[in-house]
Amino acid sequence: MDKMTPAMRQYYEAKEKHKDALIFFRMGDFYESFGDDARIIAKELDITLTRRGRDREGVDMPLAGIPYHAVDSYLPRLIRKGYKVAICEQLEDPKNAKGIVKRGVVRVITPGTVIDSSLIAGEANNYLMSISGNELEFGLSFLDVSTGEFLTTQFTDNQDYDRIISEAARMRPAECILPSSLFENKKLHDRLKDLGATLNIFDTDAFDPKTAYQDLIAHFGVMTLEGMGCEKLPLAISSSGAALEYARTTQMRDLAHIQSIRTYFENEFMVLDSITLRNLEIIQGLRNNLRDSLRDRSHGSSLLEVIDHTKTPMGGRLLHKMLLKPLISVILLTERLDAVDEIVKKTLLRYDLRSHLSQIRDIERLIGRVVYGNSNARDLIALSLSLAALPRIIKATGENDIKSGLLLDIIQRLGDFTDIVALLERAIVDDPPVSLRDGGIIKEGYNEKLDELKKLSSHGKGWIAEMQQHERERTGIKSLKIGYNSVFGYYIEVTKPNLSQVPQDYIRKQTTANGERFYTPALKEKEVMILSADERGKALELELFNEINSSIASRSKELQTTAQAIGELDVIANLAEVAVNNRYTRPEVNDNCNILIRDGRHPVVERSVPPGFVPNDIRMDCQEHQFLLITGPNMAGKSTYMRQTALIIILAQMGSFVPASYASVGVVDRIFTRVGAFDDLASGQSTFMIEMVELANILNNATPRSLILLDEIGRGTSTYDGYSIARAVVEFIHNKDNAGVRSLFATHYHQLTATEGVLRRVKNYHIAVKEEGGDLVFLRKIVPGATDRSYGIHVAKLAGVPPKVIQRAKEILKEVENGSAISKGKEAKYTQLMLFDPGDANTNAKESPVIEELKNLNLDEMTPLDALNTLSALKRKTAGG
Ligand SMILES: Nc1ncnc2c1ncn2[C@@H]1O[C@H](COP(=O)(O)OP(=O)(O)OP(=O)(O)O)[C@@H](O)[C@H]1O
Repeated sequence: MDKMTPAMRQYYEAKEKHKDALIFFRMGDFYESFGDDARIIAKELDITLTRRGRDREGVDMPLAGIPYHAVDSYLPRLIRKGYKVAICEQLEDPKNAKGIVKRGVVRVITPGTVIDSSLIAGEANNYLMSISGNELEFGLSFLDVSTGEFLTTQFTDNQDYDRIISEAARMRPAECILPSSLFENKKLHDRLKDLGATLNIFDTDAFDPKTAYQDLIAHFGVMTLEGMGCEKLPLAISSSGAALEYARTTQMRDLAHIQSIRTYFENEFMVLDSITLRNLEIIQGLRNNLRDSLRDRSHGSSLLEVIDHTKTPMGGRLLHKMLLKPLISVILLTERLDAVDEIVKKTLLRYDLRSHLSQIRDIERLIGRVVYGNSNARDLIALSLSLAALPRIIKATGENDIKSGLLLDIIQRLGDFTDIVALLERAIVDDPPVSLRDGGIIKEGYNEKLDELKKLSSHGKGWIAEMQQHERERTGIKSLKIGYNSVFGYYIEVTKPNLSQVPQDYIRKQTTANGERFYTPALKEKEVMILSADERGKALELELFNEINSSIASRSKELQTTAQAIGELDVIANLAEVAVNNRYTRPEVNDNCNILIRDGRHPVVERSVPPGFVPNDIRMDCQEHQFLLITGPNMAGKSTYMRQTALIIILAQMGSFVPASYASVGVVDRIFTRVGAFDDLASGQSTFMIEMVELANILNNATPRSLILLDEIGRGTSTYDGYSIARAVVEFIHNKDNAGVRSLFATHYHQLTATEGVLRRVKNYHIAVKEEGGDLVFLRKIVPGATDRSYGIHVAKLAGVPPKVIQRAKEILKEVENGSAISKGKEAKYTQLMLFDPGDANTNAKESPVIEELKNLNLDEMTPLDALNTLSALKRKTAGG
């Protein structure tokens, strides 16, 4: 006999259509799943598997259920693991001829198409990435269904797909869809997988540029995509069309809140590839495991953490994007810096703006829910409170005579929604319930009919309270109670000891463990009236709510423009606040080749170094200071110095003030980094191999406007091989394209410093230390010239390596130094540059007695002959005579 329930049969029907999804059925207050899906769900969510009925083969059917109220915590766990989840609910046509409730899939949730913000962890963007391409030409699109943001680009890539990967690393999509031809490309597939995104094949006509084009213009209601910048980019169009189609087929709706695409080009922004993002700890500190961290939205001790004090989710998301995409255009940067500068200077305005902004919730996502039709009354209250803050923001700026063109433009984009705020204040109660089904949402006075129904119901309830009192008096049963439940309606409850006092006109309804339940015809009559008023009231509330929701949805475009403007304002006010709190200064940005930083600090390290961070200067240009070789003992601060330079440049190019007393930045088109300590052992490649792959990428792709940071090259092989490679790299970068690339190279190969003087644009610097009573004191100050000692053994001692080992290492070092020239840096030639005052450095480098004597000479009192004799004597001294 077939023991399958209708729901189980519907499960098989749904599974047929959505083979790759886990199917969930809404059954009253539970979401239930059957069969193999139930097994997977029970295992992944660690919940108990039960059995109900039989499956098609007559075997007991496994069943896993989660309570409706816990869906928000359970579903994201499945989605984050990369599962697709299909939700089946009661369909519009509620019952068929046999009276069976019809259920079907109403939406499919995939990692990249989560529209319901309660299912997304945190406030960061949740992107679906779509890739289309042929040969080495690609189109990429990023769609955030929860906010309606839609971006696209098209470019030519190399054989390693570095640009695709670098875009993916920046945007961190939750899911990526590709046509099967690309999905089967092993190299691309593996590199995308490494970033932690869920990859799915989407093999449809949607990728066909013509279909995609028609689809997009129909969706946006436009004649051409010219205005969105991608009319002539067939691959951008094909990836966008596919992304939209995928979102629509999973969500099974029109997605009207996705209202335009923004086309961007790589050359608008500084390129920060995934390796550089990681090495410079821009979004995440390196303490987090990289693989996990792509899915984990916490930021550790990163640059983002230091500068993100935004007040709104829109601001937070925008700041994140701006940090990943520093600008190249000096004009745009100057505009941004002017805006930040103005808010830095206007302290009261800054304070006011930030306090008004803190009232504003996630308008972008609220609009998504409103348009999508899954908002609740609390969402509308949140929207009302947010929109009510807008006039206060406009007033504050109006009173402050704003000069910045960018700020004026942002303020102009803030819409007027006083009518929506007034409507919501009139219509929705202050603290509404989450569920729309139980009523209690609409305020008294908003709708006459609803007020009447509520009056009827409350009169009825008052009548019942009076009846209870009256019946107690009539029967003499003090404990008599009139109760209600959804199955039996209203009843008079009498406990066992009092049953003998029950009057004749009571009609028995139900027997319970403690007594009996009765009703009377009069009670029944009131019950019908109350229940009907309640039901009609709830239905009317829902209707009114939907009306209000639709009227807000019709303004979604304006609301989205406002939400974006709020994000921009928040970011500017935030950067101004950070500048003031962290003592940052306004950088100069220009198109020349110079980088001049005075008293630069590492924005992250400076917060954690007791007793204080030692600021340092840097000067780079395309003439004599293009390639800076940085030597110095282990732990001296070489890496910190190089990274702080890159971070200051990134901050300047995102339009932020910077941690320095002065900075002038000739814009950089790309920052490359090669840092040794964080190699990815899990990838199965040797440390040295990874180093060389990364190096190859740098040498092949750096342009004369790039900045390269090399932290020790060639460490993973023999000293001689390593040194040879390092030296060849210095020569190559120095001569690249006959112009060279601005580079910082930290090294313990002291003999490399001999390249200064040989290669015109190379300069030596080192980080000063001094020895005190056999101990090493780190001065953290960069000074011109090279050093020839690494003090590795001192650092080993500081680290607690056993004294016996330290002693033996010292003996061996002595032997090696006597026997080999390579570790002594004998070729080193030190040219002192006077960019910095060596006195500042407080080094222990003793001045030579010859210089001392020279300084003490009083030329005014010397005859020319005296001077000549003294010079000859000094010369003899320098020759060791
Ligand atoms: N300018 C500075 N002021 C204060 N402390 C600093 C400064 N620079 C670096 N430090 C501290 O010194 C530590 C070591 O710095 P860093 O890693 O840059 O040294 P390194 O020279 O690159 O070392 P190694 O050669 O062993 O890689 C940092 O973690 C930081 O705590």
